Amino acid sequence: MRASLIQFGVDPQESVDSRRQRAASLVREQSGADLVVLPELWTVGAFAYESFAAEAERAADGPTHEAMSKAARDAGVWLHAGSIPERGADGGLYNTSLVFTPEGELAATYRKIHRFGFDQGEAVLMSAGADLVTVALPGTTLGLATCYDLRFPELFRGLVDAGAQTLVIPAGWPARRLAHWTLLAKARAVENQAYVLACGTGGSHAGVPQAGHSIVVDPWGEVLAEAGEDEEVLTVELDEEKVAAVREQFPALKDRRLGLRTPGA
Ligand SMILES: O=C(O)CCC(=O)C(=O)O
Repeated sequence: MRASLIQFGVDPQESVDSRRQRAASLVREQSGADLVVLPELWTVGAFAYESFAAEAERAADGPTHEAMSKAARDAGVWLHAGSIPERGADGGLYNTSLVFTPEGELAATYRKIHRFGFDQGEAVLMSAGADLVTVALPGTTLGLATCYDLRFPELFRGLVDAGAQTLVIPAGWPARRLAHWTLLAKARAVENQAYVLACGTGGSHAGVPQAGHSIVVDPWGEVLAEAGEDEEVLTVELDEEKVAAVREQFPALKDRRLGLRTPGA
């Protein structure tokens, strides 16, 4: 299975419409891939808080849905179209990922569960998702997470328990914590014996320089590919048998001890 991660460069001077068109052309160029991945909030920039409400769209029929559905169909690829600021039917704003089939159908949406910013930014502007999401592709099952979610291992264990073999993490990760990004991506791959496809942005959002360094880690923890800081497409071959092989050869997941006693309980 061939996967292409589009580390999209978010330039504050570029309009949202132009970003959509450019992302769609980049997806079309990946027609030899089986799966294409875009990063978090690439239409606006993950730190452009003032644009979240202004550029919010519906997941099922907004302009990004339309452009990405067509791009997936034209390229004939599964497309994890990264995330958009979504205006939910309940009126709330969500950081929502969209996954399309090669026919351009919306296969899944995932609303980011852990909002970033502590008591500011996304954490106050957006509502939190509550549902784990997996997507069955021919040859692998994707488990979906977004950026700050990478810091919460229990989310990934939940995805693995739900059958995930390939963990896909679109992000807009700040450059100053690049060391955490790389370390956590490797840790999530090793502890879950799963592929990690972590796709970030290049450039700078609202004055926050982006880490880039999109990374693909295999279920044994080997880095298969890693990008630099600027816009770049990473293309890697994933061995569909490798997750099962690693889990069988080194069956650590079977040794989990659930329900441990807490002190004093
Ligand atoms: O956890 C981090 O260091 C960065 C998270 C982040 O930037 C985000 O979730 O948008």
